[in-house]
Amino acid sequence: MALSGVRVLELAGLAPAPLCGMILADFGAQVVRVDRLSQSAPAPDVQARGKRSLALDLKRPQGTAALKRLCGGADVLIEPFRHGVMEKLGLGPEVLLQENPRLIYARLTGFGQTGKYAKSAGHDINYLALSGVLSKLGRKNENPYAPVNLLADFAGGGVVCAMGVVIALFERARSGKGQVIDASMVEGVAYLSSFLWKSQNSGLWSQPRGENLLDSGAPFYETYRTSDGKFMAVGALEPQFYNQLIKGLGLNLDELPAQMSFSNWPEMKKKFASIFAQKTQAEWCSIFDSTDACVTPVLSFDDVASHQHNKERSSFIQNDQGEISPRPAPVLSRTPAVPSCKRDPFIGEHTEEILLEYGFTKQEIAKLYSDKAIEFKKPKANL
Ligand SMILES: C[C@H](CCC[C@@H](C)[C@H]1CC[C@H]2[C@@H]3[C@H](O)C[C@@H]4C[C@H](O)CC[C@]4(C)[C@H]3C[C@H](O)[C@]12C)C(=O)SCCNC(=O)CCNC(=O)[C@H](O)C(C)(C)COP(=O)(O)OP(=O)(O)OC[C@H]1O[C@@H](n2cnc3c(N)ncnc32)[C@H](O)[C@@H]1OP(=O)(O)O
Repeated sequence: MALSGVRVLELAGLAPAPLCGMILADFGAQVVRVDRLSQSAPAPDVQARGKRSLALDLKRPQGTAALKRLCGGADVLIEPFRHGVMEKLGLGPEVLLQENPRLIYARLTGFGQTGKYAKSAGHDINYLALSGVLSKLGRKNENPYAPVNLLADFAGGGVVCAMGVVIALFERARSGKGQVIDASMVEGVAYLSSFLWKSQNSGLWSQPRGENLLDSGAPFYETYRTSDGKFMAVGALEPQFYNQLIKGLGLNLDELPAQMSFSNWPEMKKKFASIFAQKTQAEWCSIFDSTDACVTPVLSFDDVASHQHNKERSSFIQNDQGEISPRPAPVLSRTPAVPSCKRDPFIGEHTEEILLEYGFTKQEIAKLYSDKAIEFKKPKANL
């Protein structure tokens, strides 16, 4: 796999850092999640595919010393705490990069390492708000709306940080040097929104929120309820595709207002809604599948893996526990990701084997254990 041989230490965090670690593991990196001690098993990290767990107490000097040593043998450290936490532990970048100048020290935070909010708590919705993106999301006359915690936490956070790690690894191959990555989710999600910024003068966003082409203002870029309570998604932007939408709905283009007539959009939405409500989702699929009308079913998590298209591409995978999840993307032709099918690790399940791998002796491990700096947890036989 593309990242095989890359050793990653991921300090356990809430949601974005675990995704970053999982992406790297899916593409072949050896990812060790460093967990706190005495937590309930299984771990709160639900994005642990392909990772192993080492339970290490960073509040004990023996624990911080052990992490320092582990970082000496690692390529990447993913750190998910607010600014100042690692410095307080004596594990800031200056210290760790001095020990290992090849280390890529990825700091994944909401607000970044500097600035007024650097030390403040926050979550996805706060980062999205501060990036300006949240102000663009939501329907007409409604409050801004954050789409789950997908945008800042995962797209602007976990994915952008993983990209930073891969870029830094690429650069390190030339320079031999590691570096610090300051991955702020505010900036990550703002960067993702570059299209919105760069298209501001195009007129695409000249109306208030929820009244524009791509933000649920247009009737031909919308979702519609079907007679069986499901939904269809319509994205018929270009005139040639819009014509096919109109045909599929059984309407006559000549009897309708122009596609881009803003003032007619509310009335057209009502018309489309009443037509979509007359057939089931399956009936609409049989009308629109194999056309260029840009109309697709809104699939539920129950239906998505069995949809013919997704099945044909094996877009969803099943692990040994029967859990279904999306397969890693994108697909690389020679060195594709090979996601692990094993169950997620229990906290501390791999403490001993990881420490041995990183060069600790059995005696040193026993000492760390008696100092209460590490924990081992063996899964029960029936798990
Ligand atoms: C919207 C998402 C969040 C989604 C997550 C939700 C799914 C879950 C969040 C809360 C959960 C619920 C809750 O726990 C209560 C129930 C518990 C029950 O078990 C289950 C049901 C629950 C209802 C449960 C359900 C769900 O799991 C939840 C709802 C996000 O936006 S995630 C993005 C968050 N932001 C970031 O990651 C940015 C960077 N990080 C931060 O800003 C801060 O870390 C953060 C997130 C604000 C948290 O601040 P906190 O004060 O807690 O931590 P830090 O200041 O970073 O410091 C960490 C301290 O921990 C020490 N430490 C770390 N590792 C170790 C170790 N191995 N050993 C010892 N100590 C360690 C570290 O030294 C720091 O100590 P100090 O505070 O003393 O410096």
